[in-house]
Amino acid sequence: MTDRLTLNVHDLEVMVLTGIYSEETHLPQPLRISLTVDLAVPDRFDPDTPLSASKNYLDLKHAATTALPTGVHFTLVEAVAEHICETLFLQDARVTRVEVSIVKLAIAEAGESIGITLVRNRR
Ligand SMILES: Nc1nc2c(c(=O)[nH]1)N=C([C@H](O)[C@@H](O)CO)CN2
Repeated sequence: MTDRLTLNVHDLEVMVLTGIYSEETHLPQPLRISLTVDLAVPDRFDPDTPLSASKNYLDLKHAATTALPTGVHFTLVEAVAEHICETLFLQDARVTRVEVSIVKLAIAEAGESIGITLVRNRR
């Protein structure tokens, strides 16, 4: 079986301008974003292996926060997830797969989680 390294960042709360209804087109709203990124992995991680042999998990946080454009309205949360996937694939050729889950916090009525998960493999 192929070896793989998976990096995770879960439960980032990010304000994003998104939504299909007119009241959602003017003000950013809170999304809970979680990411899983698969990476081609070296043969071995020794005690002195530098970070350059892996990927900084803070790069995932950047893709889901500061790398999202503030002036763009994303009609669907799927498009938010797509932007995050593209950022990660462009950032690092070793990224083979990205999974992004997004929960739209403002629509929960009794603590439920409503949202999407997008999985993209490098093409
Ligand atoms: N698959 C999706 N379904 C829905 C979305 C979405 O982005 N992707 N968005 C909405 C509305 O914006 C809703 O969240 C507002 O209350 C509905 N369904």
